[in-house]
Amino acid sequence: MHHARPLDASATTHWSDAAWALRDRLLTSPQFRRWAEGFAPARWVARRRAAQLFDLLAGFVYSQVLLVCVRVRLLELLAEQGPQSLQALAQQLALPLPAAERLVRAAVALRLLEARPLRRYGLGVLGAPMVGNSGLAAMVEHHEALYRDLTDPVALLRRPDGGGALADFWPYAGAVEPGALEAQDVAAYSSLMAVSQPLVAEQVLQAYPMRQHRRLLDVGGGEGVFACAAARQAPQLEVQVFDLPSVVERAHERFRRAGVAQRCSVQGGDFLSDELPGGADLVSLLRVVHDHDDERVFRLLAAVRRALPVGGRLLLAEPMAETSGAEAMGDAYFGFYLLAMGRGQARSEARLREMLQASGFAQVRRLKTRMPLQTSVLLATAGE
Ligand SMILES: C[S@@+](CC[C@H](N)C(=O)[O-])C[C@H]1O[C@@H](n2cnc3c(N)ncnc32)[C@H](O)[C@@H]1O
Repeated sequence: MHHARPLDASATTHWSDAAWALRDRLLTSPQFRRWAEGFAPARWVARRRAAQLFDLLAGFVYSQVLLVCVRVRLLELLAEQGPQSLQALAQQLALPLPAAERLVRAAVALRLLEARPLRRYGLGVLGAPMVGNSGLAAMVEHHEALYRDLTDPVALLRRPDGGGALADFWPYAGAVEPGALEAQDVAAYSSLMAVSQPLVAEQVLQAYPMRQHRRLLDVGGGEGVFACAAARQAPQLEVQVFDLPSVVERAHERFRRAGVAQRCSVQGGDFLSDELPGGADLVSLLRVVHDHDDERVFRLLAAVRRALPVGGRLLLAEPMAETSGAEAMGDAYFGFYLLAMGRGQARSEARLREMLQASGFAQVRRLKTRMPLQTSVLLATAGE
């Protein structure tokens, strides 16, 4: 793994090998499995492991059930009209009754829906939070491109330098000159980022209110959703968004509608080759660093450091690898997502700290976020 210590190629054995080999023999042995299933104290572990393994096998199917619910707007329908019978749902979704029943039963089993009295169905505990959350729905929809690339995951791992449906969706990842991307190249990903950014903005602004800052530079700030939220939270704050020219173009109208156009501005450019504008005492990088490999991240962090005065702050917010309780999100989900995108990796807090410190930042602190699965935040101070 990129952030693990380099493997010592000369070391081929370790004192603990025999113990691990014994454990592997036990867990792979059918006799041991039968014994564990039959022995009450071990049975719950065996059952839990079997269920976890089954979920790994079936995960794609569950994702597709969620996709159907989003596509036919089943959750919205139940939120608007309240619990419905199968017949009513079949009619409204234009599905044959047996198909509607199959979908509803699957969604109930996945807790997206719930059975209600009088043989009706309502929102389940996992379906209810999806309602009205266009960011989540758009995220679900765009996975179609990822799943196309994952049809042959071995080929994806062997693919030398990207190219695929998800790489087309995120053209800056593979572009030699990202600054030259045009409006039609960035429209799809930029809208997805704009609808999903409120979720991230909320987490970051809760973790770090910006009242003590004068000027924020949001690098890779997209269409300015975070800029608007920050400006609304901190009435003294001026905000500048730096992003590719064809992306920041899309921010002006948003600033005007949010009533923050007086304090918010944009600058278009390529953060890998252009200097970042100076004058800010706070820079933010939201969901930006994980898109790039180390060499580019070091270039970006150096540009951020040059743009800040000594003592200026950097907020780095994104989902991080090795997040406690969400380990699969970092190394499994983002590991393969970013592989399909063609560039980047989810990094652990420890690895990001190292990179920040090597780039002239000191006092790196992790700020508490309410939903670390979705966003973790590091706050760093520009050193001498
Ligand atoms: C994953 S999006 C995140 C957008 C936003 N910060 C958010 O959280 O919604 C990454 C952003 O970085 C921008 N970006 C990528 N490469 C860039 C580059 N070389 N120069 C400037 N912006 C770049 C993209 O246009 C995009 O808006």
